[in-house]
Amino acid sequence: MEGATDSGDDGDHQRQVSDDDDEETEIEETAYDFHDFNIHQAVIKDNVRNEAYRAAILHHQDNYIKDKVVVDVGSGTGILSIFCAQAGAKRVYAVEDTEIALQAQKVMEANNLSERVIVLHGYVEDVGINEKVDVIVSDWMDQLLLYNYENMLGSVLTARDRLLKPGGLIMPSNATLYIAPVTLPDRYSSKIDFWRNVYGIDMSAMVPWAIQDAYEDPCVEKIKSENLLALPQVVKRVDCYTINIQEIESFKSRFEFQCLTRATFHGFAFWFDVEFSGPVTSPADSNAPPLQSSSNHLTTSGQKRKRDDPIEAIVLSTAPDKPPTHWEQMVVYLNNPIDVEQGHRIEGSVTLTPNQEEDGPNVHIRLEYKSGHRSFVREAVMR
Ligand SMILES: C[S@@+](CC[C@H](N)C(=O)[O-])C[C@H]1O[C@@H](n2cnc3c(N)ncnc32)[C@H](O)[C@@H]1O
Repeated sequence: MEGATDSGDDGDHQRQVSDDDDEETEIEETAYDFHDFNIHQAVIKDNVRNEAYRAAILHHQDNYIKDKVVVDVGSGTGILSIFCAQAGAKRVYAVEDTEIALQAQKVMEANNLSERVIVLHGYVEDVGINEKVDVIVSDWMDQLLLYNYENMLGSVLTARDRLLKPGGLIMPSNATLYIAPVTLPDRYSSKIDFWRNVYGIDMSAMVPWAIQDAYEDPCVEKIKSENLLALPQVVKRVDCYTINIQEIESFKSRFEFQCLTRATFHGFAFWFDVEFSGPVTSPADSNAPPLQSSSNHLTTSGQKRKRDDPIEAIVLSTAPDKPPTHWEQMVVYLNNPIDVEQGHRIEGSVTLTPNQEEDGPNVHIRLEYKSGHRSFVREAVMR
């Protein structure tokens, strides 16, 4: 599966130096996966993400990274691998399953890093890394945190179990998925509500279609803190040092919101944050205080495990009140918005179930909720 260091069959559109040093060969343009390109462009342009990873790598430089061996799971163009090399890593395995690995190899060469950053083209589950590593770094998160289309968290956990030395570092170390009810009057009215009154005709029957057409369902949206109807609640916490993949196969999480204001409830929003703490150095201490946030990031309440850097944890948050990231937030709109008063309770549960289907993987989202005396079920599929 390895092959990025072998530049013999580039399927891309760029110049390649042939074996004969004097001769340059123009490689013909071939089909290129622009879906992949757009993902890489989006992540590379996301300064909030990049800065959080870089800050975390520098934070752990002395204790974990300098002179150590790192594996970058899903290295893409290789930026996280390069941050680790710049922080003094002895060797970095940059593992990438798509052809972007070929570009990453050229990025390493252009930056004189190909000695220390070994680009491996293949799945981390398959490539041959014949040594244990001190650090795993990966950007595996999706809008619903756990289930991106490649199940990358599963790949990170496989790398952890096969390759990480005891006491090694995982970046990020923890992740939390949140949910909150939202009010989005302008967007809801211009895209959906107008069907309820078309020249005085009730066309509400079209609303479910409009929801799926106007937005992908669920949809990635930029929301602001003023759109939040209630304080967010945790859907799932993940400790990358300890979690098993079975624990996230499907799960149900209960919520109970108390509305902070009078408004119309249009849907549920999801977002996540990740934290970059060191491995556990002492047994879980149920009395340990929560880790405090660094500036600009959410406090991760309820963190109970004691880590080796107890005061400041670097947190990358995609919350609505934080600097925007390419993830934005994920919204599931309601078919029927509900007017709520301050103090109104919305309670229920969310169930997330990943599926493997013929047209690819997806995540089934089931929201069951009660508002006043009425109960509702809203289902959506994220592909
Ligand atoms: C969100 S991109 C992150 C790219 C890169 N880490 C960065 O920071 O720019 C995730 C990458 O992981 C790759 N990937 C996903 N699962 C993988 C696996 N099991 N083994 C190797 N690469 C994988 C994908 O092809 C994709 O390029």
